[in-house]
Amino acid sequence: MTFTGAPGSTRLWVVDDDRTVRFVLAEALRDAGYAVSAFEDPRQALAALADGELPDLVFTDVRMPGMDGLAFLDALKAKRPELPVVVMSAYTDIASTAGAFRGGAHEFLSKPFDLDEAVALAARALPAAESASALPAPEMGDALVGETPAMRELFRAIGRLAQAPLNVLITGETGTGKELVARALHRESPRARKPFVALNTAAIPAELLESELFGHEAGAFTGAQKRHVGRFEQADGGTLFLDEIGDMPASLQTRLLRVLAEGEFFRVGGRELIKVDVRVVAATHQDLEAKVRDGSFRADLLHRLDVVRLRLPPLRERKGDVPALAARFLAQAANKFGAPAKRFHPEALKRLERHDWPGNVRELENLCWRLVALAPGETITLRELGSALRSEGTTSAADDWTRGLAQAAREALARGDTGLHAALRERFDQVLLETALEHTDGHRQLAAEKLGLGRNTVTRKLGATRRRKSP
Ligand SMILES: Nc1ncnc2c1ncn2[C@@H]1O[C@H](COP(=O)(O)OP(=O)(O)OP(=O)(O)O)[C@@H](O)[C@H]1O
Repeated sequence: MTFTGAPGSTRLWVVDDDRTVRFVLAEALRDAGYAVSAFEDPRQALAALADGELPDLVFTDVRMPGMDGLAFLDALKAKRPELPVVVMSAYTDIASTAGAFRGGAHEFLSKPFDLDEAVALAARALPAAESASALPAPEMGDALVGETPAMRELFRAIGRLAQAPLNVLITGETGTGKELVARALHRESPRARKPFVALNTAAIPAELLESELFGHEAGAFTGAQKRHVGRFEQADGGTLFLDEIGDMPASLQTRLLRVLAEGEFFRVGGRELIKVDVRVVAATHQDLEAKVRDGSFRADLLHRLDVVRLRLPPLRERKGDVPALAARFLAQAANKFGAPAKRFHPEALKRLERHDWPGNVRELENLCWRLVALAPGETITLRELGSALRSEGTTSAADDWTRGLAQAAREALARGDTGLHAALRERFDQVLLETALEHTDGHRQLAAEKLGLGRNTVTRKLGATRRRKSP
């Protein structure tokens, strides 16, 4: 069962023993701005009610192994007679169950149902003042948007996998939503009430990573004044999300492998054996098989993390999701700025669908936020979009090369290379010179002027790179 959502927003419960229905329906309702809790067993829902949690609307299945939907409805109505309930049932069962529910249930939903229909039903069944459109701050931060077959397939996989205590490896280009998927796996799992702890392996200096993961005792190393509880311990009972796992230094890969195999470890400088129960969800945008082949990633660690693999398609392979994602981000941004909601002109929407999205969903999200801040009117025109996309293009190319440089440096450092500065600088010079020469059709003097260098410097640098290239 899961709990998300801001207190005070409209809270919906979904009770169904079918994981897929539970997940897909809960996501659609979250998407519409509701706070949703999902229960696989009606008795869990009744326990939450006894704990003082109050839903505004309940969706329930009829045939469930622990307690049947009719008995559940009776128990609900005994406590909350005014509570609206939507009963979901296989089409063939509707006639037989309808009589039994008469006087109790508000609405029926025959399975299989259309998600839009379910969301519309929720809006109808809720008291008018609480319908989704009237929500002041929709709880939509964590819900995954996606209607394309690829995303629906992914949602079904999340529903199936969430219950299994297996390690999962999420692959996908940067910005495709890997962290959001990891959060959904946690939220839908029996661990949902325990912590979700995220660690970006690439963002932490290698020498600190070990103590970040496993903690340290006071005095374990210079600067360690106090005991520090590591992410593994923080995530006990819950989920540890290891982002950019491909960047983990070799020595730590070995340690992580051991901890995953044994489920226990010592803090850095510690003597006490710490035992934890953690589900690890790892993510990467890199080709880990290639890293295994070139020796920079351990094959046995890959096997342990990669029990199940979820691939997140890049946005260019699911452009059908662009309009819904854009609408979500525009609404979120408007909400945050307290500004009126904006929408794209149909021509601008078409342009969005033509774009290739190298930065994936994150690029679309950033673009929408910028447009909400900058575009004057309520409708974003093709021209406004065009100039925002152009400036996005320059920043992302500029970001890309520095990111690529950082990555090259990281890999070289992890390999133990020395003399990095000279090697990378030479590569930098070479790329710059070749590009300038290409621009000036091979005219050295002109290329030197464009770059702000003397002609001799250009000749010398070219000579150096050519010499190095020839065997
Ligand atoms: N399907 C989706 N629905 C709604 N929002 C999404 C979706 N996918 C991604 N986002 C949003 O896009 C942004 C990037 O997503 P996220 O951080 O999960 O990507 P990532 O693949 O983990 O990126 P990186 O590899 O760079 O860490 C986040 O703000 C996230 O909320």
